[in-house]
Amino acid sequence: MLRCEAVGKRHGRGRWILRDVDMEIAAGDVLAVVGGNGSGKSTLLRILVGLSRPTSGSVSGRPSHIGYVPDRFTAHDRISAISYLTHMGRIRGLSASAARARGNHLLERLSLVGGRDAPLRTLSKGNAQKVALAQALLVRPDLLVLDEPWSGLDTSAHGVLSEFIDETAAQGGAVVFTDHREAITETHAGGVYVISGGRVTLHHSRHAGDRASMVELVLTVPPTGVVPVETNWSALPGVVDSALRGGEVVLRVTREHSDAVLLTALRHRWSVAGLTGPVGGHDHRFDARRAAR
Ligand SMILES: Nc1ncnc2c1ncn2[C@@H]1O[C@H](COP(=O)(O)OP(=O)(O)OP(=O)(O)O)[C@@H](O)[C@H]1O
Repeated sequence: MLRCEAVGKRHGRGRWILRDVDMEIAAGDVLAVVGGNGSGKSTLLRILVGLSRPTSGSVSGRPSHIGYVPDRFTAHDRISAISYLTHMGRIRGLSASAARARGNHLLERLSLVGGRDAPLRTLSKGNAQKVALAQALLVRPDLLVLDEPWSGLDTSAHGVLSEFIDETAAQGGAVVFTDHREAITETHAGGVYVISGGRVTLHHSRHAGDRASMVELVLTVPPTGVVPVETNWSALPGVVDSALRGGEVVLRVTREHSDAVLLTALRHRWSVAGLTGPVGGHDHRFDARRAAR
């Protein structure tokens, strides 16, 4: 278990960005860190992964395989995405062929557009973000730390990112991410830490079964061949993820809004290929004792 005890951080003689932070992150946890701009979210994540040393307090139990996606992935390199991932995979102990295969697999799942063989510096922000995500997942992480991972990603990649988070947690890895959107944090995280005035407090914990109140809706072009109306799924209330999979649109929707979303889909001439619920899989464990501290 990764444990922060009374962690504080300041740069030089500047203000304290973090003070007295106590946090525990166990295998399988999915935790969100929220707070305003400049509140210290990235600072906290950098301390968790070991890139930044706390000024006071201690961090213990950091696992050996950490996947980290920084808030800014600066890709000035001439190296191609796939060569970069191959190098990174080799640094993490994979053979060149295994690293290349894993890199290709991850980029395929993320639908990297713009070419895996194009120089990194020519990639758009969103595509560079996909490469950043792929490098964090080359070797299954025990701890996956994601700094605003949804920013810049297109809708189809949103669903894949959610799958990565679920898969990592289901395989016993812990996930910590930041985001500004409440809906995303509430849906994905088993616990939400809020940073304000340098203090970090556990604000929200999932009640068992919350996640089970999601339904998955699979939409397709009707057998009649009528072309459906293009729909901005993420803009509809209750739609937490939308992804394109083999010509089908897969939506994850809160149970509360699923009827309305289904109605919109039918009105827009989409055909329902599948409807499952509840979805979510693993149970995000939450230790009430921690909330009480
Ligand atoms: N190397 C540094 N030297 C001095 N101050 C720094 C340094 N790095 C970060 N800060 C300051 O620490 C504070 C917290 O920054 P941080 O990037 O952690 O915030 P954040 O919550 O991630 O913000 P955002 O939502 O805008 O990404 C900011 O006021 C920032 O200016």
